[in-house]
Amino acid sequence: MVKNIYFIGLGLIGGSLALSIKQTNPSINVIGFDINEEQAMLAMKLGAIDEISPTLFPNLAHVDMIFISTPVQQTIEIIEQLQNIELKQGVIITDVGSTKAKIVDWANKYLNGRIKFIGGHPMAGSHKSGILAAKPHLFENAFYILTPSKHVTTEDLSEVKRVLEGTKANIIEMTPEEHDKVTGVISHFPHIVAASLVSQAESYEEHYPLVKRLAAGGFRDITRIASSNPSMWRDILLHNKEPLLTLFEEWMSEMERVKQLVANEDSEQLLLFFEQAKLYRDGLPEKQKGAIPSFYDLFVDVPDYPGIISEITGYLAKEEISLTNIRIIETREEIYGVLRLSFQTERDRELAIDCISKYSNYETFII
Ligand SMILES: NC(=O)c1ccc[n+]([C@@H]2O[C@H](COP(=O)([O-])OP(=O)(O)OC[C@H]3O[C@@H](n4cnc5c(N)ncnc54)[C@H](O)[C@@H]3O)[C@@H](O)[C@H]2O)c1
Ligand SMILES: O=C(O)C(=O)C[C@]1(C(=O)O)C=C[C@@H](O)C=C1
Repeated sequence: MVKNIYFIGLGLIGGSLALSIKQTNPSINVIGFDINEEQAMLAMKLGAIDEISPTLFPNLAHVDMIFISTPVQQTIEIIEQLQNIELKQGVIITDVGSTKAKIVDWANKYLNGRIKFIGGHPMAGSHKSGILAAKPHLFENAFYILTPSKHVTTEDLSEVKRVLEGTKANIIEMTPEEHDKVTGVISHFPHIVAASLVSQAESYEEHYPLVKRLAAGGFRDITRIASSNPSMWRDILLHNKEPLLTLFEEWMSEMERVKQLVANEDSEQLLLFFEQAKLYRDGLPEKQKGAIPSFYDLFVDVPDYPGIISEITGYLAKEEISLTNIRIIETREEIYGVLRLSFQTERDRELAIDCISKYSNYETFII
């Protein structure tokens, strides 16, 4: 039975995991350390941890499980240092890093079977960082990938799964190499593309100053992740070099192919290009967070007057319903409501429907 857990790194992911563990297992004692003291203090105030550790390696002789939830480069440095630290016999160490092969290699090299290391990666997150963005339900319905090393037993795996039960994530196992190829294509490479689209738009600004103001729906949707933490993504790219180099080759030859289709005005093949992409994109699981976090959207048909947003958010605040996003849809042609509210869970959306009908006559729609 796990009684004491130690979290190193109390930001978005560490904070969210600690919150969910405390919520479902209040009797587990959670100790936390963050190099940024303010984060640790906030984690304590928010109830994510029971104790703040004043140092990276306090007395860990009673700790049953350690979560390393720092950026990937710091994670391997911490693993290296752990080899000289006295730990409880049978302790399980896991991490949450977005890359796995290098981290697991490091664990094999420095912990050398002396310590059970289980690589981990919850496949949900945000472009926001820090404990203030953490939520106990962040990983609900998301995939949570584990990459156990050969020294790990099924009992050790079950122990980690038990601790993570409250996340309501869908836990799956993969090899680190398989993990890095898959996340390369659906997470790491898209972050590169998003950042490069933003740079391209920025380079147009000198001659077309309207670029910024015209960058609306589509551009914002595809580039949201370009607002993610730059140093975190630099390190993810450096860790996942080989799979990414292959993806660059594949992407560039695909871009070359599409470029030729445009140059040759090949309307049939261009149509096929978009049709195939639409077919695959439309078939992605919607209510599952997976690699693409799903949001429960609600459309509200509201009159277009100043103050309407604060009116609606005011109703939701009265009932303590939390929103993840709010947006005015500028076309009324096909979408009934002009206001799009996004919620993290289906339950929040249901509560919002009841709430809006309680305080107003505005119609709500789910599309
Ligand atoms: N952001 C996402 O969407 C996401 C999703 C899944 C996994 N991850 C992975 O989770 C990890 C953490 O990411 P995050 O989004 O929570 O970042 P974050 O910036 O919100 O949190 C990281 C925390 O680690 C702390 N930290 C840094 N170096 C430290 C050290 N040496 N000792 C102790 N604390 C240290 C920072 O002060 C910060 O509070 C990363 O490895 C990332 O790849 C991120
Ligand atoms: O939603 C986002 O902002 C994310 O980037 C989350 C995201 C992803 O690429 O899907 C980012 C990194 C992770 O390792 C896992 C999830």
